[in-house]
Amino acid sequence: MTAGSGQVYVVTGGCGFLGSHLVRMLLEHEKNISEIRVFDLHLDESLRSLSNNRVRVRLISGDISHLDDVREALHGSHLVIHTASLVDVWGRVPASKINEVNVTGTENVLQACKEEGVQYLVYTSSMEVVGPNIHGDHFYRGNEETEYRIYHKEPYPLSKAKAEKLVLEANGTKMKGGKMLYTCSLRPTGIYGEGHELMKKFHRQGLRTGRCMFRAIPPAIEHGRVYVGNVAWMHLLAARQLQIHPSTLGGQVYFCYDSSPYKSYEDFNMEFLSACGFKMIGSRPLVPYFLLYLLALLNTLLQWVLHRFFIYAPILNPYTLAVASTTFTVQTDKAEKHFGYRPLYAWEEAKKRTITWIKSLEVREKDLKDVGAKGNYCCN
Ligand SMILES: NC(=O)C1=CN([C@@H]2O[C@H](COP(=O)(O)OP(=O)(O)OC[C@H]3O[C@@H](n4cnc5c(N)ncnc54)[C@H](O)[C@@H]3O)[C@@H](O)[C@H]2O)C=CC1
Ligand SMILES: C[C@@H](CO)CCC[C@@H](C)[C@H]1CC[C@H]2[C@@H]3[C@H](O)CC4=CC(=O)CC[C@]4(C)[C@H]3CC[C@]12C
Repeated sequence: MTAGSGQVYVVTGGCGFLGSHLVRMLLEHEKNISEIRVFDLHLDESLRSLSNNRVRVRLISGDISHLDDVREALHGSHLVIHTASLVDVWGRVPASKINEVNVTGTENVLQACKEEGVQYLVYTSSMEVVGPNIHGDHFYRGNEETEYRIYHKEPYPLSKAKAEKLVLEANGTKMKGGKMLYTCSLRPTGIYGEGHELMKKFHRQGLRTGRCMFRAIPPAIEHGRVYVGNVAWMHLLAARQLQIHPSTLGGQVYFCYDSSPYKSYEDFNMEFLSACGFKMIGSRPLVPYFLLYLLALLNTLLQWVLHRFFIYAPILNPYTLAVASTTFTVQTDKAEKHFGYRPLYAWEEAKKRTITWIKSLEVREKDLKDVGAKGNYCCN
């Protein structure tokens, strides 16, 4: 296929953790495309060099909450994978901003699809549109049909739920020229893998405490996790099959899953960190839940007191504690049944890749320290 004869895909948020894996996945495994438009507020110029003689990677700087930016990016495209989002459960950004990006941004993508005649939209939703809720209702090995007491108060899950509803309701919309808009929504559980910012934070925290991690969550609390490469693979397959079987995938939601083991959030992270010399202190939580909750409340108070001076957004707050302390795991094969999804990466491969990446962080940290030390020496 010569460049230019294939389809044009748009990946919103394509410079992010999932987005950048998705761009690479499309380049490697999607033969029907000639251009990938990477639409993002913060461009990663390194993605531009991924262009090859078959597929052009075109970086487009823009704000998803500005309709004109989105309309321009989608003009002449064939399909949109919409992953752009403000992923914040720590109070880093105001609720209004989260809503502006995650809900208004999604409205803009849908509006632009209709105006530009883009027929296919795959939306990156989240497990959070379901739960866990803050009442501690466990979601144990659930699927897309499992009844659950959904209760949202936090801006992020609220925004993802509103956006997903808009996307699903838009499925089947008639567009100019008699074309139809087809949409589907993918719900990843906690994504891990190369480039995961939160893992970097846990790693840095552990380095500061002599590679010791202190258990805070009971080991019996399972949290669903899925490798970023498999999430990207599922998006690619959903995008491909939505075009071939729109009546099957259109208007559907799919949890993203693979063979990653069911473990507590902390124990799952230790699958990687223990290979880097870290150890978990305590076979059960070192402090009682009420003390953790008081600490979480104190963090919220400090965030409020300090917010005029700087953004204090520690990992632990009442919401993240509630989520971490409530089982949420999925067991489903809906994506396999509907569009033949099977994980591209087995657990052992996903684990190996993630460990290799974490070890590369250590090399980088050491190099920075060495440069710092040399730098200090030179300045003495
Ligand atoms: N990280 C996780 O564990 C999970 C993430 N998700 C979803 O996956 C998607 C990707 O998440 P991550 O890769 O983790 O986040 P990320 O923060 O690494 O990537 C999001 C991207 O969106 C871009 N973006 C933010 N605001 C924008 C705006 N106004 N205009 C244009 N681009 C904008 C950011 O620059 C970033 O590149 C999101 O939709 C998120 O809700 C779902 C489940 C779990
Ligand atoms: C109590 C702490 C001591 O170690 C552990 C804190 C862990 C939490 C920061 C994480 C536990 C569960 C995570 C969330 C979950 O994976 C679902 C998510 C889906 C998304 O769409 C975005 C991220 C997140 C909300 C994720 C955020 C971090 C946790 C709360």
